[in-house]
Amino acid sequence: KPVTELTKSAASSEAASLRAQLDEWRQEYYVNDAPTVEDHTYDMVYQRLLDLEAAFPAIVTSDSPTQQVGDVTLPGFSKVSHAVPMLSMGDVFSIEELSAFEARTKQNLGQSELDYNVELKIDGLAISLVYENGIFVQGSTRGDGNIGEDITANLRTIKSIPKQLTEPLSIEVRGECYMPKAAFAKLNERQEADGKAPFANPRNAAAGSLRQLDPQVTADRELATFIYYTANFDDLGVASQSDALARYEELGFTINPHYRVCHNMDDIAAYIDTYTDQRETLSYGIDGIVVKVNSIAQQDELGNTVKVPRWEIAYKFPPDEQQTVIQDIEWT
Ligand SMILES: NC(=O)c1cnc(OC2CCCC2)nc1N
Repeated sequence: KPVTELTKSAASSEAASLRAQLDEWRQEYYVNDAPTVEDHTYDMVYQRLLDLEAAFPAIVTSDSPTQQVGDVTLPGFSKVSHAVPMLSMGDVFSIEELSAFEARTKQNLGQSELDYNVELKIDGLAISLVYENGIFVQGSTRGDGNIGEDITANLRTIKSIPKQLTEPLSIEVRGECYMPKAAFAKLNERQEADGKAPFANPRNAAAGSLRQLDPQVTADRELATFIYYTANFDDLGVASQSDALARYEELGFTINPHYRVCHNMDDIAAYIDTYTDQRETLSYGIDGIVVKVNSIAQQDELGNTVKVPRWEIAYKFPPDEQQTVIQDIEWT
């Protein structure tokens, strides 16, 4: 039923059962790296909870999934507290919602025109990398956004993560760690040959491979990274997200080359069409595109909500039929 037709108590009890369901799915996804439902299913139930809580603010609970960033930290890893919280992203599922994001952002900034940096949304897991005087000293998972797992030893085995930068900067960068599709296929063949359960998709395989206590296991998994963020823009000497990506590459990081500065929603829609078509040809999984206000000064002006930046949004692709087919195959 539309939330507007519900009584507060009906909304409250529906929200409670949705939270229980989402918590069960989060445990599977973030702790076991073995979800039993498609991302799309999770997203839709999550969106329903957001709608209920928006219609009845009094029913929001502090432990609601809507009030916290996803991942859970595993025992066995030492903890890292992130100097700047690692936020997740708000999601939209249509161009109309994307246009609403644009209107809201223009209004917040009092601007009639805005430049965006549009990027592929890599389907991996967020990592943080800390460098002191250009030397890689610590790497971690996002965790709950404030506290993550120290996976430095595992990250040292990944070729695309530089041990030393081309400049002696002390900086923290963030990006996505992912498993290329070819490595994923090979890994599941090996899993099958060893009589082990296959991984559901490359994202879970990457998460399972990174959150290993034995770095040698990680080393064998052929993981890769794309860097896309830093909390210390002042150290980079850049004024926009697109310039920041070029700087990350100069420093020795791998960035995803398919980013594009867009000046309006038509440009963004064209980008979405392009990569909706090209999605299957990419050597890694993507589950949408990310639209960011390009100017760092404007990002700072917009700030963040309790959980997500106001200056960016993730447009999620509809569920990947091909992926669903893979899920249905009986893995003997
Ligand atoms: N999965 C991705 O490809 C991706 C994820 N996150 C971001 O941006 C961060 C910056 C601050 C909060 C989100 N960009 C991306 N391209």
